[in-house]
Order: sequence, then structure tokens, then C-alpha cells
Amino acid sequence: MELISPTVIIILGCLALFLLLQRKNLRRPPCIRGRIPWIGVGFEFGKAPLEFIEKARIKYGPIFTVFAMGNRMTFVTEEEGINVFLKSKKIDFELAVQNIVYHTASIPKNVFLALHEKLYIMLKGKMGTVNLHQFTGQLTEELHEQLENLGTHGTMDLNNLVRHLLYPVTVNTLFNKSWFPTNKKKIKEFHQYFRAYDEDFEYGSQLPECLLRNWSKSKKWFLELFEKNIPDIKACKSADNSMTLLQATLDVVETETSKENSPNYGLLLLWASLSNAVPIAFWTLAYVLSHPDIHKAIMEGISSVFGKAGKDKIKVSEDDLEKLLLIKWCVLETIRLKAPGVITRKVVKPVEILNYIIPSGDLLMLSPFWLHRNPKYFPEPELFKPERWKKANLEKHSFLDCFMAFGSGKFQCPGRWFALLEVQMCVILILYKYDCSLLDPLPKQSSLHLVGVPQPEGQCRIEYKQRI
Ligand code: HEM
Repeated sequence: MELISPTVIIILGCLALFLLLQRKNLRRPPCIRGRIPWIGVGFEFGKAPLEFIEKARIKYGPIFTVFAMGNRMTFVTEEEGINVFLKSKKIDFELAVQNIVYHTASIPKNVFLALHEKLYIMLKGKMGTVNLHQFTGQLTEELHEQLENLGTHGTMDLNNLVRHLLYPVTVNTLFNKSWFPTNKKKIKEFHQYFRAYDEDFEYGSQLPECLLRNWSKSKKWFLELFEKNIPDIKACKSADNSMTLLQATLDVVETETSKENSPNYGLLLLWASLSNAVPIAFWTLAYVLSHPDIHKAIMEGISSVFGKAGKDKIKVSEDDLEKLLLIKWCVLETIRLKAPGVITRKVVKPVEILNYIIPSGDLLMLSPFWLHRNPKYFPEPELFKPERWKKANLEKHSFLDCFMAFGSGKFQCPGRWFALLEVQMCVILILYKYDCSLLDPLPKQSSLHLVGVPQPEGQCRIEYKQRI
């Protein structure tokens, strides 16, 4: 018998390999990849990412991969995928965010990995429910101080009003009292640079800085500001000798690595503390003021706890907050409706979901924003219904099932209890001191971003009059 020629063997071998790869690929989720190498569907995706993923879910089903800017992002939208996202040991938080942290705050990847867990434990402890009472006094004082600047009456864009209140309140509370600039020019600069940094944070996490000149300028401005101020921030002592959140962060960074990384961690903490909580305060006030029945019920609650609303410098305690449950429900319902577009993990070992194999290296993506709009989990999902929070066991610090705005698992947002406290206090004090009404309808949200809480599109003016 004639021997099979080597050429035939090679051809058969290639065919077998091809079929094997095909089979493997068949077991991967549908992939939307576009035609341009590396960029993939980056342009279409970047224009309106939230809408893109919802359309993809309708077309391709509960799991699909989007290839954009060199990344394979596999989105999960139903139980099985969500369970893997929440529980699997084959996916990793730190490896997913180290790139983002490197690009946006120039923190070297090895430094991030070495410090992350230690820093997380510290942040979680300092802002945890047991220690929250330490913030109520200062938050009340800071809010009163900033509210004085509003004057007796006026009309302004609500988003601007909230930023002018909460930027200094948050920074003075978590960083250092009086760290926030007080002169008008410097305040304006802080706002301009923070907004530029925040608006393009997502692009900054993926594109080279040379393509984002404004963003890069704002990043440098903050890094220089921190570099200049860190000695003063460290030297500042509180009456009880406790450290602020930023001081404790710098302490960990400088003990474990070098001083060089301190400004970078300062910038990261600044962004984390302002970028979600401030728009949530805006949306909460906008929802409350555009629902007259809820606004009325909240005012009745405020009067029953503090007496007739007026311009007094009331103190707000944790007991008072417990009595004003409707306000907490309104904040949570706002966060449900305006939840971050995505949270992300890296697949470190191939993982099976719905009979598909997700290869290692993929980013596994879950959208709290769309999850919260699934009627299976939240009936009448588009409606602002604070009373749905009646069912949550808030006393035991648990949210509603499938509420994922603060992420999930081991590295859930460590600032969540602080954020809830700050927004509740902000709403209480504004409504106690001012008679407020909206001059514009509730705005649409901008469709540009996927990371973090969505911003409003266009303005929404508020008219306010100090009570007597
Ligand atoms: C309503 C406001 C807020 C929302 C919706 C929010 C949401 C989130 C989400 C979704 C994550 C990622 C978690 C994950 O992937 O599982 C996160 C992480 C984080 N958040 Fe928040 N956050 C808020 C307010 C705050 C505040 C006020 C702080 C204060 C410093 C803060 C500090 C952080 C930090 C430091 C991380 C990173 C944690 C880590 O590296 O492990 N957040 N947040």
C-alpha cells in the first residue's frame, strides 16, 4: 500500500485544527466586532454605549461580546451570567480595574495590585455603618456653611447648585477641613478641571492622553495641586487626633510604597468621592421636586421631626434620619434608576455561561443600569416608586435583591453608606431651609457614558427662596 504523502497529512492536520477552532468559536457567545482592526465597533459603541448594549441584548440574546478598542467585553444580562459575575473564582476585580487606574491616575499596575486590598479594608472600615456617626456632625456644619452662600433667593441650574454645595462639603469632610479653595477664581478652576476630568474619565481610561488634551491638562492640574498640598494635608490634626479618609489613605500608600504615589491616590479618591454621589444628589432633588405628592409628604416628615421648616441651623442626627425613611427611599430609588452603566471583572480562567465558554482575558461586564430596568426584578421599572424600598431590610443594611448600583461581592463600593448619608442630609437641609420649585421638566440623561452614574442632558433650573 502506498504511503500517504506528507502533503495530505499536513492538509488533514490543518483541516482538523480548523474544525477544532471553529467548534471552540461556536461555543463562544455571539461577537459584535465590526470591520476595523483593533478599533472594532469602538466608534458606534462610543457614541451611545448604554443604548448599544440594550440593542445588542435584544438582537443577540442574554450574553454577547462587544469588540472595541482592542478589548473583548462580554456582557451578561440574565441569572446564570449574573451568578457567575457575583460568585465565580474565575473572574477578578483587581485585574479588571488596574488598567483603568493606570491610565486615569498614573498608578503603576504593580503598586495598585500590592496596595489594593489593604486600602480597600481601610476605606470600608472608615466609611462603614459603625463609624458613620462620625460624619453626621461635620456634614451638617459644612452643608449649613455652604448653603449660606446661596443667599436668600435665586434661580440657578440645579446641577450647578448641587456641585457648589457638595464639592466643598465632601472634600472638607473626607480630605481636610479647609482644603477646598475659598477664593472665587480658584473655586471656578476647581470646578472646570474636575468637570473636564470627570466627563472624559472613560475615554481617558482607554485612549492615549495625546488625543485628550483637555482631559490630560485637568489630570495634571489635580496631580500638581495634590503634590503641593500633601504636606499641609498630612500635618493637619483634628481635635480627637483621628485621621481623615485622605490622611489614612496617604498613610497606607507611604508606609507600603513611596511618597511618589500619594498625589495619584489623592486624585483617585477625589474622583471616587464626587463623581457618583454629586449627580445622585441632583437626580434625587429633581425627582422629589417633580413629584408634588412625594415633595409634600417629605415636607410633612421634615416638619414633624424638626418643627416648622425655616432658616434655623438645625442639627441632624442618625435618629432623625431613621424617622425620615421616605427620604432614604427616595435616594435609593434614584440610585436604582440612575445606576452606573457597567461594572467590570476580568476573566482569569475560561468560564462557562449558558453553554458558552468565555475565554480568559475577556472583560466580563454587568450593567446595573439595565438590570434595574428588568421588570422581572423591579416591576414597573421606569417609574420612580420610593415605596418599593419598604420591602428592603434597611435596618440590617441590605438593599433590594438585584440592586447592584454599588457593585457586588468582595469589593463593593466602600463609600456607599457615606454617600447615602450625605445625599439624605443634603436633601433635608435644602428642603428645610428653602422653598424650592423646578422651572424645567426632569431632564433626559446623557447617553455618552457607561462608567458611573449618568449625568443630566441640558439644564434643569431650580427657583429657591429662603424660608422665614
Ligand atoms: C451614589 C454614589 C455612589 C455610587 C453609585 C458608587 C458606585 C460604585 C461602584 C459601582 C463601584 C465599583 C464596585 C464593583 O465593581 O463591584 C464603586 C467603587 C468605589 N467607590 Fe463608590 N459609589 C458611590 C459613592 C462613593 C463615595 C462617596 C465614595 C467615597 C470615597 C466612593 C468610593 C469608592 C471607592 C474607593 C471604590 C473602589 C473600591 C475598590 O477599589 O475596591 N464611592 N463605587
